[in-house]
Amino acid sequence: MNPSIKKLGEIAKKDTKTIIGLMSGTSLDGLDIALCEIHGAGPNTEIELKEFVTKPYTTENKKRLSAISSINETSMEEVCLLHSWLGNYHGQLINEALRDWEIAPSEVDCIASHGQTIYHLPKIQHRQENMPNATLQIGDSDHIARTTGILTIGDFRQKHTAAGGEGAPMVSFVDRLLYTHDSEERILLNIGGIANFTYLPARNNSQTQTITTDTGPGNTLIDMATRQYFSADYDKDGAIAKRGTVNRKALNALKADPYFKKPLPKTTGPELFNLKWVDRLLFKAGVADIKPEDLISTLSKLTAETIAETIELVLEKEAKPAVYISGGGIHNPVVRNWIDELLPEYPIKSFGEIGFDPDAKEAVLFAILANETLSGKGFSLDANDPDSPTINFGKISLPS
Ligand SMILES: Nc1ncnc2c1ncn2[C@@H]1O[C@H](COP(=O)(O)OP(=O)(O)OP(=O)(O)O)[C@@H](O)[C@H]1O
Ligand SMILES: CC(=O)N[C@H]1[C@@H]2OC[C@@H](O2)[C@@H](O)[C@@H]1O[C@H](C)C(=O)O
Repeated sequence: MNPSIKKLGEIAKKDTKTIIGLMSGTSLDGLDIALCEIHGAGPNTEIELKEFVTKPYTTENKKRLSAISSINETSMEEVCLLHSWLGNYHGQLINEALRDWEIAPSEVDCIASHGQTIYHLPKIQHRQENMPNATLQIGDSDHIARTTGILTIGDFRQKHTAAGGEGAPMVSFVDRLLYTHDSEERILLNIGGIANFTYLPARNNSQTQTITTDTGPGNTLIDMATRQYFSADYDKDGAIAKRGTVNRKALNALKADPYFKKPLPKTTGPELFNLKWVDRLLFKAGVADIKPEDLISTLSKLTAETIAETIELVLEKEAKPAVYISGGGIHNPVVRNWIDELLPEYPIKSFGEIGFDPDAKEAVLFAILANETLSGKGFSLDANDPDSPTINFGKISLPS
């Protein structure tokens, strides 16, 4: 037997594994690295987050990545180059983190890498009847495995599209596995570049179905507008939004986009939600002359209202679930307060109360998906359909 396959088998048999989960999200702020100790698999999975860091991208690297992310026209040369380069770069950032934590690569069983989404194209976006849902992540896992010497599993979204899904949100598989509660109804809301949530009915509630969906923009439009008009990466602590005023006419023009009326579940990305989209709709509505701080305020309100309205759409019922928030948006007090105001009957809490550091949630998600691929039984594609196929996510890259 190939010794690398033998080692893979030995890792898969371990009761407790050390897995590094990686996420590089739409905000392009850097690489989230979560060192996890994962015990068991399936419903018996137990997770301990040992270390977490976001290794920020240099300004130059950020620029290069954002120039090919969600952009309709780029060069094949750049995509080809960055696919290999990013895998290598991520490998170097992991090596750096391991040195900082004084952990030898040999102590890590596996790396679970999301890569960088450079284009996300569900059917609702491309609208070509005979073409599948499609999504593309770069940062090749063979390069990570070679740079670190650690077994790497990557490219998690393809199996989902291959099975008919949109390739996102993947978080629901783990939310269901780890955070379904016996009696508490829960919504796990992540406010990253794009916002999404999973509704988890309590186990004692057999009536209701699990639902998972993107809601629309999270931080992405706020970040883009802050970069454009205030030369800063994001609206730190919502300071600019606080100075501005929401322009209702502009907000209504943005909310009139058909995406917000499309049936659930649905996914999206900055291919749709970008500054060109904002400019076009504001121009059409005759509010293109909006003051920059009012625009930031309006975009923050757009995030809060579309999150709240999508949640309300799903949950037209008496008992209001507890909402546990994760993702960078949790640090924006303006968005946070508006969500509180818009959902007054829902107890709104930090994901930290039932899990771990809310900034680490997506990176940990990929560690758990990898653990399941190695040692579990896989995930049911549709939690609400007992006959739906079981699938395992990710491709395996051996270091040798
Ligand atoms: N102090 C803060 N004030 C306001 N916003 C903040 C603050 N800290 C973080 N953010 C927001 O969080 C963003 C980063 O969030 P996160 O890391 O969850 O995004 P991501 O992982 O790239 O997104 P996605 O989930 O879409 O992949 C920043 O770009 C910024 O918009
Ligand atoms: C295609 C893609 O990269 N989607 C991301 C993005 O960032 C947030 C939201 O849009 C979410 O649907 C997804 O990531 C998380 C980790 C997910 O799949 O659950």
